[in-house]
Amino acid sequence: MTSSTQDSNTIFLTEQEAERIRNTVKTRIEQSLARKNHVRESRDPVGAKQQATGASLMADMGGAPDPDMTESAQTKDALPALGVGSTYAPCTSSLKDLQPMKLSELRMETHHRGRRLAVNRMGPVVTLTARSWMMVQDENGNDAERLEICLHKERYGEDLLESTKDFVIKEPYFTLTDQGEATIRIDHPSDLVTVNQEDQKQEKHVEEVDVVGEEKRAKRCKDRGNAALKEGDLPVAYQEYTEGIKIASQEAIVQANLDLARDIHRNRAHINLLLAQFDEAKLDGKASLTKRDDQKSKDLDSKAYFRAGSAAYNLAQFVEARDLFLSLQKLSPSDKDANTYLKRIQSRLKEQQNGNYEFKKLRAGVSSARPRVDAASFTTNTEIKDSLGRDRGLFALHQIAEGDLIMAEKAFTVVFGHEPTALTGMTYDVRDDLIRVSPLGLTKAIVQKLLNNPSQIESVMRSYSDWTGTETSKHVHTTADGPVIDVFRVHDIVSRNAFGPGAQFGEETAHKASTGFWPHAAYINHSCLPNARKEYIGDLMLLYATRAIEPGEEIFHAYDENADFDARQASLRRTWGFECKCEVCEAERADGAEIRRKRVGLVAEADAFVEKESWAGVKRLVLRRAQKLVRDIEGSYEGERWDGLPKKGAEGLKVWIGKASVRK
Ligand SMILES: C[S@@+](CC[C@H](N)C(=O)[O-])C[C@H]1O[C@@H](n2cnc3c(N)ncnc32)[C@H](O)[C@@H]1O
Repeated sequence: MTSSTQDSNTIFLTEQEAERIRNTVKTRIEQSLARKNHVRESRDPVGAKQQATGASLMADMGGAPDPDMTESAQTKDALPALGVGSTYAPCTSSLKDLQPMKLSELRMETHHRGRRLAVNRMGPVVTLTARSWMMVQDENGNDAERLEICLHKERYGEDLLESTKDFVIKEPYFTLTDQGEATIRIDHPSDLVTVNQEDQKQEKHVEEVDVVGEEKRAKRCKDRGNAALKEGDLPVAYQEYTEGIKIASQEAIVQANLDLARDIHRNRAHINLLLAQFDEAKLDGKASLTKRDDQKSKDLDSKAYFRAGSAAYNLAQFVEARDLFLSLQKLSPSDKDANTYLKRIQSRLKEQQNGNYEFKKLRAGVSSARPRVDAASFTTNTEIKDSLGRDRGLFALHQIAEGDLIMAEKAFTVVFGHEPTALTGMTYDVRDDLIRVSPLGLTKAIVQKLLNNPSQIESVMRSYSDWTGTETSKHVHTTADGPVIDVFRVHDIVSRNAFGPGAQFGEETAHKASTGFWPHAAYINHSCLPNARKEYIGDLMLLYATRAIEPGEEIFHAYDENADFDARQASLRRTWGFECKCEVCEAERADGAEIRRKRVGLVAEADAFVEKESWAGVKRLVLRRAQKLVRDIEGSYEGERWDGLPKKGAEGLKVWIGKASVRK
């Protein structure tokens, strides 16, 4: 995260608490490695079920301590603490290409690559803040195992574990919990596939399709889906429609009743819009088109165009959205919604092409209840290119005058501090032995959005990340079973690319800080001598030129604005993993520790002075002291290396002097 969310918001852990987190993670790794490849010990199913039932009751009553939680020293608020950095790639094969295995074949501290394990849940799910777990058994039924899923357990708007009983785990990872108990552990949500038992039964009879019976079955799914929608039960409506589409899309049913699948696709498009699954909503809308000329078909197609168009709009695919709404307008020229949408699209296209925003209206429209703006991103002034020593960076394509808008970007995702999804955690990274504050709520929201909209995976995964995945997993974003999301990559992308959009809607605490991810702006590198500054309107990031920028020049903003060189370097190293070598940092480095220490002391004195002394009617002596302090600070920047560079630290004092009037 950028310093803007961290400066005033640092979360302190006591030494003991930090040590406890470190030890827990290290011990877990040591113990599981020591038992690597050990044969699994079977569990008594009755005892296992009782254990889950007891733990679930305790968790529901708030009675059992959540083993992942830790307390910060300052506020005594409880935060989840997680070990990170023990990365592994998600499974990139489809279920059908994996070989089945049994619980008894699990080996400790092993990723069972190329294998799949079918299990069903016994007893309840124990829901904890960062991890949830349950007991499962395989088809033999005389054995049981613990299955734990970390953070990402929502799908189709509901809790994946609670809503289903039958699962297949792709390439199961068998390891220990932080408390030393054996467990199957799932980090990547795509490694857990839910199974519909009806499906399995049906698949056995694919050869002899009973057309009349199947048509009836699909219609029943559709009716049940409609009823669930009426009740507001979107997950059930989604499941029923999906099942109905599957049945109605069989060749024999399509031959007999082509419109049945179309009708269900049209209905599911609506559910998908409500579930923010825009990729599928768009496909559903298009799949339901009849393209016939009778009025009833035209009305149905209008609905389909509307749903597909809204989905495209939400995916910021404004040209496609315009075409879809124009098709709708052709069928229903007086459709008011189409005309409203077309006007909105026109505005978005203008914003996208020229950065033509109605800022006043946008500012007036945001509030804590509506913190996200209806706006497009404007990125055509810039391009992404290699930046020497900094991997990639953002560069100006044209001349940009001082004060002009360089780019504007609507966030891929923002979690605002006041929203229920905000969740801050402490992560201990085994790769660099550091404990950090981590916006777990943002990571969760990004993973969720990618699961819902797999077309976005590639552009998000291009961002800088310490863990890049394996050669295969880097490029495989989907299998026959759905999207593949590497959550470790998302976590590392968040660590190095998230910004804080500031406290726009009232005060924030470190435990509930607003954070977001802007994929284009994520390419902007840091400089302590930046040529750009950021502003936010809700989730829209605006980047302005702080001086004239030439075509081809790299754009920089300051990740950390701390005037103290050593503190700034430490923060850049810790949060961003690099050492700044900009001209200012090189000059400060050349100054040496002694001069820097003296300067930090003088700046602190100046800050304290401004804080303490009133500028109204000051004594001449006091004014002289202020003037001397300014001279001392500026004088500490000695030598040619400082020519043309800003001599920072006395700004506040200079403003104070400007206002001061001497007492007569
Ligand atoms: C938000 S990303 C910036 C874009 C990144 N360079 C890329 O290739 O995607 C932040 C990461 O860029 C690198 N970076 C940013 N500013 C840098 C600088 N001044 N010097 C060296 N590396 C820098 C660091 O690896 C940092 O963690």
